[in-house]
Amino acid sequence: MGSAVCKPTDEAIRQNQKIDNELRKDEKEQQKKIKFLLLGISDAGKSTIVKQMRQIHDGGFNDTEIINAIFQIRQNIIEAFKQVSILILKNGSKIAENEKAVLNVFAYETSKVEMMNETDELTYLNDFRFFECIMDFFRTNKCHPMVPDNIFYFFPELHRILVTNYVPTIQDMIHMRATTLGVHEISFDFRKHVIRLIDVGGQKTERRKWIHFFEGVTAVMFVTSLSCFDQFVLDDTARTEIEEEGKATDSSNPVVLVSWETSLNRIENRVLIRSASSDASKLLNRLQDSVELFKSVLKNNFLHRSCFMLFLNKKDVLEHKLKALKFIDYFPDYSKYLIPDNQFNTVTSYIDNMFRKGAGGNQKIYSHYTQATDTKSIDYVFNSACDVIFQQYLDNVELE
Ligand SMILES: Nc1nc2c(ncn2[C@@H]2O[C@H](COP(=O)(O)OP(=O)(O)OP(=O)(O)O)[C@@H](O)[C@H]2O)c(=O)[nH]1
Ligand SMILES: [Mg+2]
Repeated sequence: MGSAVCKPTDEAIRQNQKIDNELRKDEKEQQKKIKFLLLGISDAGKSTIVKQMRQIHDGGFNDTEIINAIFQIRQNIIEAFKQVSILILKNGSKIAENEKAVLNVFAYETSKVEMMNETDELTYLNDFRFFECIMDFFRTNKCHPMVPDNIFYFFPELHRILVTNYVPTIQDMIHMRATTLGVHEISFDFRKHVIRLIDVGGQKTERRKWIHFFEGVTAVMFVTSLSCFDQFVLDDTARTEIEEEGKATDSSNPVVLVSWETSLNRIENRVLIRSASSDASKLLNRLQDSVELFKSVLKNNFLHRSCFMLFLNKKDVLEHKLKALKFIDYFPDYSKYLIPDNQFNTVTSYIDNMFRKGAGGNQKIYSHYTQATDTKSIDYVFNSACDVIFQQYLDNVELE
C-alpha cells in the first residue's frame, strides 16, 4: 500500500516563495538600519544635533512644532531674564527703584509674567529689555554660567521675537531649549542606509532609562559641553541631604546660598556658582560629571562592539569663556599639562585627554570639536563621523 503524499498546489508554492522573498527583504532592510545613540549630560547639545539632522535629512519642522516654538522660546526668554535679574540684584549695583521692582518680579515672581495676557506680557518684556542694567549685562557678557546659553543668541533678536505675529526661523528653532524627557527616535535615509538616531534626556533621573536602548547600537555619539567647566551641581549625597532635610530654601546653608535654579532643567539640576563660602566637597563640576558618565558608558558590556564618537560641543561658548575665565582655576591639575596657557587649543586638547583617559587600551575614540547650532559645520562633522562608523560597521559585518 503506497503512502498518500500531499503535493503542494502551484498556488501554495507561489505563496511560500512570496513569504520567503518578503522575509529576505525585511532582513536586508534591517541590515541597512544603523542605530546611533546620542548620550551625554543635560544641556550638552544632543537634541540640537537631532534638530539639525531633521533639518538636513528629514524635511525639517512641521507647522505644529513651529507654533509650539513661539511659546517655548518666549518661555526660554522669561527664564533667562529671571536668572539675569537674580544676578543683577545679588550684585548689589545701583539700580533705579522702578527698575528694581520689575527685576524682583522676574527674579522671584516669574509666574506673574507668565500669567499676563499676551499683549501685556509682550509690553512688559519689551520694556524690560531696554533697562540700562539689562542692556549693560548683555553688553558685558557673551555667556554666563548661570544664564542659559541661548539667550545670548535671542537677546539681539528680541525686536523680531517679542511681537504678536512672530514666526520662529529655523535658527530660532535650533536655539530653542526644551529639556528632553523620555527617549525619542528619528530615522532618515543616509547614503545607502537608514539611520535610527536615538535621543535621550541627560538629567540624572533620565539616565536610568538609557540601558534599555543599548542593544545593537552601531555607534554611540557622546556629546559633552566644553563650556560647562565653570558650572557645578550638588553631588548626589549633598542633594539627598538637602532635599530630605527640606532645606532647599534655607539661606543659612552655604551650598544652597549660591544655588539658583536655571532653565537647564527645572526638575532636578540646580547649577551653582562656586563662591568662597561654598563647601567645595559637596559640589560636582559638570565637566567632571560628564567625564565620569563617559567612563561608565564606555565600560558597559552591551556597548563593547559599538563605535565611540565624542562630540566636544559648544566650542563657540568655550572661546568666549576663556576670554574671561582661567581654566586652571577650575581644574588645578591643568598646571601640570604641557604648556598650561588659557588658549582654546591647549584647553580643548586637555579636555579631550580627560575623556580619553577613561578608555581601555583597545577602545578607539574618535573626537570632534563641534558647534551644534551651526548647521554647516555639524553637517560636515556628522558626515566625517559616518565615514568612520560605516567603515567599522562594514568591517564588523565581514567578520561575522
Ligand atoms: N552657543 C551654542 N549653543 C548650543 C550649542 N549646542 C547646543 N546649544 C544650545 O544649548 C541648549 C541645550 O541644548 P540641547 O540640545 O537641548 O541639550 P541636550 O543635551 O539635549 O539636553 P537634555 O535634553 O537636557 O539632555 C540649547 O538652547 C541649544 O540651542 C553650541 O554648540 N553652541
Ligand atoms: Mg535633549
